[in-house]
Amino acid sequence: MTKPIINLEHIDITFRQKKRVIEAVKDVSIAINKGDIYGIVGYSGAGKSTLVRTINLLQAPTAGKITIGDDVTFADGKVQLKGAALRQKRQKIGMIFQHFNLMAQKTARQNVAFALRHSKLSKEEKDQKVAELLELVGLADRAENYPSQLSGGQKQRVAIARALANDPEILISDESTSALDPKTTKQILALLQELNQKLGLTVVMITHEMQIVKDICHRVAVMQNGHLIEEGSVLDIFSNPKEPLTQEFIKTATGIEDALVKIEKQAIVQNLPKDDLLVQLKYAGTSTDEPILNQIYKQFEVTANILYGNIEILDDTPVGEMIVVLSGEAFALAGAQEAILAAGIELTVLKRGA
Ligand SMILES: Nc1ncnc2c1ncn2[C@@H]1O[C@H](COP(=O)(O)OP(=O)(O)OP(=O)(O)O)[C@@H](O)[C@H]1O
Repeated sequence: MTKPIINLEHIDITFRQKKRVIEAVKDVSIAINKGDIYGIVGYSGAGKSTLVRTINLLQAPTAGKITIGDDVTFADGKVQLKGAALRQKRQKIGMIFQHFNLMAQKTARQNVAFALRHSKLSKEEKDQKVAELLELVGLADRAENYPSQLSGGQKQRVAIARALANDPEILISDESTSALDPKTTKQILALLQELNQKLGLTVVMITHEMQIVKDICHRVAVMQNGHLIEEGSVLDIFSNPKEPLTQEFIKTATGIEDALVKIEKQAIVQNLPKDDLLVQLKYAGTSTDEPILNQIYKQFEVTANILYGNIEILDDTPVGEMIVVLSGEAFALAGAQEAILAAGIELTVLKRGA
């Protein structure tokens, strides 16, 4: 097994305010492998930001153990690195935020250069490095612009360049696309994916949007009320979500929820003929290639009227969902359902014709 670059073990984070005790994170363990894009999803207040702030020790846990790379950074109730060692470790962890956090009085170039103020590089090397970073994020021609002269997407690119200034191994993105429109969001996600592949950067993505997880993450953890409730590869989580909250998040990302509302209003579904079945089919991987609907027609003379279909490619694996009306003789319908299940396809009967 590969050794994780980030290992959070049994992390508790409790805030005490006068009479109130807020348990923001409760016994969360997460291991993130080098080179992964790892999503952490959950609604506002679930504890995502508080948890990831422990990775660079902006937030010390109340209890638990943190290992970053080869170093234990937190254990036995205290931070294990001091002074220069802690600063160095923090420099290897870049962070970007929803509201960019750029300095308004400094140009794009100066904002990036600011991150190199403690670097040992010479003035020329720093200038060169800043130019390379702006080039890397596609902003070479905007170096002398102030944040107010840049679009949201461009501001986030400056923030990404700044976060990469000290050659971090880890980049934490805390809702970095939440303030951007859908097209700009896609562009920033594509940039993060490119940096992940080109630089081998490990990316931790906090988000409340499952669509983002689906687009670029390899693994995902779902948080609710301070707990980690489900964790796994994006393929596993999307093809077989176990917890109700995970299922809810996934529905918003696949569009099936909206489709179902529309489908239920269609005449064919409202007046479903006797014995006909309205079914939802879900498949992942090889079963997608099975011409199963063809097979049930040939074998059982059961026809399938496709009302909705959606196929996603997750981690190179097709994952699909369909809503179909199956029509045929009662005994043939039973056989067709068995054949579908035997092909490894999940089948849920949504309605039976009465
Ligand atoms: N410094 C603090 N003092 C007291 N309570 C805090 C502090 N920081 C966070 N909390 C509380 O911890 C809980 C988790 O907050 P957190 O910001 O981690 O959630 P989140 O999932 O990241 O949500 P959001 O996306 O809205 O930031 C919340 O109830 C929040 O009010």
